[in-house]
Amino acid sequence: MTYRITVFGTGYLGATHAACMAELGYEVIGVDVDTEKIAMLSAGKVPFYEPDLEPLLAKHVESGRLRFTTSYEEAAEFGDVHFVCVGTPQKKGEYAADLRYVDAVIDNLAPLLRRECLVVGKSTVPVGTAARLAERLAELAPGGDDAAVELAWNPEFLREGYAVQDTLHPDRLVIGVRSERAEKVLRDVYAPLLEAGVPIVVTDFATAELVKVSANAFLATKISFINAMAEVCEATGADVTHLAEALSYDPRIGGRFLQAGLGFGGGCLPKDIRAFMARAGELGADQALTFLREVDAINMRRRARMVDLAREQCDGSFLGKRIAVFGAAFKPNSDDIRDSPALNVAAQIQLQGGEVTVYDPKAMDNARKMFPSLAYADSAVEAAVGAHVVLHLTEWQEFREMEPELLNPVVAERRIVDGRNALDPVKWRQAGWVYRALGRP
Ligand SMILES: NC(=O)C1=CN([C@@H]2O[C@H](COP(=O)(O)OP(=O)(O)OC[C@H]3O[C@@H](n4cnc5c(N)ncnc54)[C@H](O)[C@@H]3O)[C@@H](O)[C@H]2O)C=CC1
Ligand SMILES: O=C(O)[C@H]1O[C@H](OP(=O)(O)OP(=O)(O)OC[C@H]2O[C@@H](n3ccc(=O)[nH]c3=O)[C@H](O)[C@@H]2O)[C@H](O)[C@@H](O)[C@@H]1O
Repeated sequence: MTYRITVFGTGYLGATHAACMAELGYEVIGVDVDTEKIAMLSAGKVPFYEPDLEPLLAKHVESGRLRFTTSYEEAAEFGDVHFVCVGTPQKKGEYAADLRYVDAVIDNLAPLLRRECLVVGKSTVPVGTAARLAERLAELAPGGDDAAVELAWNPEFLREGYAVQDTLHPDRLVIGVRSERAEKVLRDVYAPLLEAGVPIVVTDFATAELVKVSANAFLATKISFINAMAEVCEATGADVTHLAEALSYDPRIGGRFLQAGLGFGGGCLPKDIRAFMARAGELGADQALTFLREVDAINMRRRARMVDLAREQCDGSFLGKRIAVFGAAFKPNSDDIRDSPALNVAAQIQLQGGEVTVYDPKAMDNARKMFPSLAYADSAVEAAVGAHVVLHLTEWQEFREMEPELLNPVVAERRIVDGRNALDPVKWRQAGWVYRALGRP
């Protein structure tokens, strides 16, 4: 059977999922409450930067296989499988996740479900959410003769910047189900991936939810581990990049996610480890996750250390000094600035009196909206004009490959702090620059 698919929430996850489901051959409707977003998507335009997504989305919008709407009624009538991809941000002033958007989808969709269908959660949620939503769905969905409405949980592991690739060629699929029927529907939907050899883990709701947050907790821990080593390297004059390289040859450790620097940011790792701690506390298992507090603290200390290093390069005070910041996105190949370490550092330096000018290849519009008081330049060279120090905070290819000679004529002083350990110190020093980095001499 071929299924008709809907996707609720058309942000970084949902828009990608919708376009990729169309690519797998399904008819798809994407649903969002943001009318501007829906208008753009309906015109085949992606409202954010994600490599490879726009051509894929435009192709399927043009063919009519992929549509977008704000109408829950239209989606409810259309869909056999409804994916829930709305945001689960950190609550203000708390560690816990804000589940109001996920709840709203179920509350608004359930009463409209008059035909057999499967509602599949993809958003990242605290363990126990799926069981609660399943109850809510059963309560609110009209019970007709042929209305068999069920819930499943299918967490997502894609990385921004590689979202299309990761969705079409995932490392694994994880599905939390309560019936053979739900398992069969999801196995059918993902048949093209399963046939290509993607492993699948079929489990219960709670385990499926936990796989997601434990994966992100592990990744965050790996980054904070190497950043803790960077702190020790700084204390002894050792080089964390050599240390990480040496560790990486041990296949039990592996080299990925051992890039020391300014640490992790974004819309997921920071809020997910905090929500995980909050949930463990509610379950009386908070002791199990106390190490995540340290993971978070190590991560936040890197930002403070970056500000200190920058201040040192400004002879002890930012007052009257110009600081060029290269990078605003939380990582390269994305325009996402949620909890961006780069902008956090830029804002702290401005608060301490520095004149900060930011340049990013893709995240300028988002950065301007969120940090309107920072100054922005149209190019790296323009940002560096008159700079007493250049801070390299997001490792875009453009910065990694930059020739220092390009900046030589414009900067006030040749000083650079590499917050991502991604520049070649030899090249910069040979061009007459003072090169400093986190975790290296
Ligand atoms: N961004 C990523 O790389 C990944 C995100 N996730 C998880 O996926 C979820 C979504 O994340 P993002 O896509 O990054 O968030 P996002 O903020 O980019 O997108 C969320 C979308 O949901 C829409 N929305 C809010 N309320 C709605 C409602 N009642 N009905 C329909 N649409 C509604 C918003 O307007 C927005 O467009 C989160 O739980 C996140 O942790 C999981 C894996 C990867
Ligand atoms: O749940 C999510 O939303 C996603 O969160 C992360 O994906 P993402 O946030 O897109 O980006 P990552 O590539 O994981 O990078 C996260 C942060 O860690 C930093 N990082 C990454 C790797 C590293 O070695 N060092 C390091 O500081 C990056 O600069 C970035 O700020 C996970 O990698 C995805 O598997 C997951 O699906």
